[in-house]
Amino acid sequence: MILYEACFDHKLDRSSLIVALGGGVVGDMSGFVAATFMRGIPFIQIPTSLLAQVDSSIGGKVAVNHCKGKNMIGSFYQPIAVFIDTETLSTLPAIELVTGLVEVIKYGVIKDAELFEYIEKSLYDILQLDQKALLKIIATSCQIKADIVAEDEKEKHVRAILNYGHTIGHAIEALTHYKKYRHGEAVAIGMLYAARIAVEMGLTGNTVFERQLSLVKRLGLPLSTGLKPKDIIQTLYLDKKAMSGKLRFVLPTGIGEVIISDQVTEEILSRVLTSNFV
Ligand SMILES: O=C(O)C(=O)C[C@@H](O)[C@H](O)[C@H](O)COP(=O)(O)O
Repeated sequence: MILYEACFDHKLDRSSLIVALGGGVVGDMSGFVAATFMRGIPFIQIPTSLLAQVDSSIGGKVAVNHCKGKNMIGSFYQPIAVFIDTETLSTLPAIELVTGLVEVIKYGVIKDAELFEYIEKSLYDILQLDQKALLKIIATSCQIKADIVAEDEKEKHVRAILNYGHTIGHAIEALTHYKKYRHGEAVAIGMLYAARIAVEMGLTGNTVFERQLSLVKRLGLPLSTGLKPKDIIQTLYLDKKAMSGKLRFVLPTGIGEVIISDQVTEEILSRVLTSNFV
């Protein structure tokens, strides 16, 4: 409510402009306030974290978390502009760079095998903030997301693939009260589980899982949560992709291609969620 009070205090009206200068949370919250104050006032995104530059500042999803689920209170509300300056990454804590890179890896799995291979080969340069490497991964990520959102802004079909790793990732975040895992840490674990589910279902070979596991290990990200599989499964039914009580997962059929499946059974989930990745 503090942000709405600020809108009143600064006498904002529908000709005003909200500037979201910051990371993913700043962008999501500012966008949600812009979407709802006076039923909508203009806003722009100036993302300063890698996660925000490659993902959350693009596509118009704005939301806040609820104790029952991630991003459960929100809207689709497009910024009038997004300004990305990679110089802002020079002061980004290393862990935030690493966790933002998980979303870039996601784009590689869902759409772009060449991007995935580039990350595998250029990980050192990326983590050293080599400008050429950053520009490549950010521009490629933004283009992939913009193309998908242009085709399906309100996530009626193909946009759901952008949620790869988020089905279980969001459950992990909600079950740990958004305090224990950064978004990218939870999504990385979610991607590994999704890849393992795909292998279990015969949708792809183990290499697709192993290559993602190798990158997650090289990034030093957590590989386990200690959460009970039954608690994760129960939380999955609040996922926004679920329909008529059926879970829907984004599953890889290869590096660079995924499907959306409602055929993942609780039996497969229990088996995969009890497995470990070490
Ligand atoms: O923009 C999208 O669509 C995505 O799914 C991108 C995700 O990486 C992002 O974290 C998004 O906020 C999650 O969407 P949600 O609808 O599951 O909250």
